[in-house]
Amino acid sequence: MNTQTITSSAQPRPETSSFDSDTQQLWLASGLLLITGIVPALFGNAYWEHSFQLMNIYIAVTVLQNWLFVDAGQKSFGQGVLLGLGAYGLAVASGVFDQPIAVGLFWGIVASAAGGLLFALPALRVQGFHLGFVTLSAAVVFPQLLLQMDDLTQGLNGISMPMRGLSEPLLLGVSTLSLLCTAAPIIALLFHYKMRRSRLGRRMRTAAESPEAARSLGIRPGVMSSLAFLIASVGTGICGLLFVPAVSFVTPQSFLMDVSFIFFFAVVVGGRGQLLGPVVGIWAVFTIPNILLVDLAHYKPLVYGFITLFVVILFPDGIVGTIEEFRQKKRKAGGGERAFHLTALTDWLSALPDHKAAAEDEPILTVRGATKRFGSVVAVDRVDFDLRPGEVHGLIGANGSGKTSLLNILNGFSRMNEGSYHFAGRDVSKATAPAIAERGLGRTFQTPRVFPSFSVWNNVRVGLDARETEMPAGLEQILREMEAEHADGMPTLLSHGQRRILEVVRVVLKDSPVVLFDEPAAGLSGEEREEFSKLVKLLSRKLGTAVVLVEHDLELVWSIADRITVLETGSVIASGRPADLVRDPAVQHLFVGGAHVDA
Ligand SMILES: Nc1ncnc2c1ncn2[C@@H]1O[C@H](COP(=O)(O)OP(=O)(O)OP(=O)(O)O)[C@@H](O)[C@H]1O
Repeated sequence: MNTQTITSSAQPRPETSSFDSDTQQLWLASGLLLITGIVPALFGNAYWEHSFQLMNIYIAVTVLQNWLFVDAGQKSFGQGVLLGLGAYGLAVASGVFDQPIAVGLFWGIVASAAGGLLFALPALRVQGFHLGFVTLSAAVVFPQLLLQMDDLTQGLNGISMPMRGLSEPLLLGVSTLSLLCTAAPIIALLFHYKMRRSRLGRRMRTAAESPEAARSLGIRPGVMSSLAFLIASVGTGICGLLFVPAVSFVTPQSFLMDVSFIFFFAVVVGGRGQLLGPVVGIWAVFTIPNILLVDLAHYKPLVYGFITLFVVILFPDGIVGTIEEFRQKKRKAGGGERAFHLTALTDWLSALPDHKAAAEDEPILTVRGATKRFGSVVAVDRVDFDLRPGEVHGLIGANGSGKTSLLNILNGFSRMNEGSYHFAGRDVSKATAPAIAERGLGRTFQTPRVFPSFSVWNNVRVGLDARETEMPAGLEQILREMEAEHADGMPTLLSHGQRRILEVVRVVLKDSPVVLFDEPAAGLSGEEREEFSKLVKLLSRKLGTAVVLVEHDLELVWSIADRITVLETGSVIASGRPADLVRDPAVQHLFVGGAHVDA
């Protein structure tokens, strides 16, 4: 693949790292957890054995909070509630109602899953810090609720559940409980690591970073956030099950609001998104007030707050995040970024046989009488629009003439007030954007949607994740080369034009029969513009892709479109072949003006 290095004097700082040191951090964190989980027991130090059991349970919860917070973008401040639900589920079932432990474990998981689903409900409607406030309220109310429901929870007296068998030495003085408490954070870390590299993990993150782009790729952000809450809640609930034998006794005091604070602060102090972060974060946030400054037990929330403030001022990316940032800068100093080129894709497409048009040239997409109003503004006014397989359809018009509004109707972002829309043989007038994307529609945006925390390669790979067709062998080789070249590239270092190309590559890899390009040529260099125009022609000729091209660059539209529709104040004023349109006085008057366009 053809590459060149681009340099930019004003390179923005990446918002977060691409986490390419995950593997090292996973090994280091697992090693530290093994040592701290086992060594105190080997030396018979019961105090530190117990302390690390608790810390390791907290680290496991923090790992899940870190994943939920950064990778799934769900700001929860109430993870202590889910820990408590797991613990109380077990303690109430087995400690109060004398059910077998297996039944208690079951109820612990059910309780935390139910709590997670309750958290997920507001996540469907509110995001960011609004969601944080809702979950924080749950953290405030939870201990009160435990006190109120004293028939079940035995109120302030708490429930005693020693489970001594688990604390008996099993191997070299190490108890089953210590082993379980050590395994929990390691398993949580492995989950985080694997999830980050999975299709589901990338789709969750895409939904978190750009819900709009996610929906255009067939991802349902609401489903993703609910699923993320459910997974994190069940995991946290399992930690709650371990919490019971670790403390032998559960009381509402164990789940006061500051427990939820610990997990959140530990994520921030350790470094958001860093795999090693929860280990370092819990050590800092938990050890200082609970072990080193034990006399200040009454001021715990204050101490947590001070530690967090102190660390955030000194290390804005958290302890591990700051070290990682420094390491990356050193490694990449002077490296620059590799530019994206479309030549590998166009070379591959050129070698393919021409697409055989279907016997009947039926439109794949038909819109009739589409009207979209925003208050008194009629953005799209009774528009009829057809698109046939393999057709490149230019959509032009002055600023504000309704082009993007029509595209938004086509991909399901926006619902028509009147009219009908059929796509691939179905009435999709009321379908959602993810449903339309799944039926085979891809789009790019006026402002390219690039996910800053993904590497350049993963930004492209999101398109592959949405692909529902088989991968041709020739393309696989190109992708391998692309991966090798862009695996650790930061998208924030790409120029505007390069971001556009990245988005174009992503939508091409999704392999949709219909692609909508919204002003794709804006900001492209002359060479990139040529590459893009070649790509569009090849997509239509070789793959039979139908393209809608919204573009102000009329020369480009005239050179590649098979048909052009002209919009003015939301209405179609002309539609036809470029050669015919160029002679239309209304069109000449409106757009050609001084610009030279050859039919
Ligand atoms: N969400 C919205 N709320 C209110 N008015 C809107 C909204 N979206 C678009 N409009 C209005 O609808 C009309 C059409 O806008 P639209 O963005 O579709 O035009 P456009 O042809 O894509 O313009 P441009 O070339 O500048 O992107 C404009 O008058 C615009 O102000």
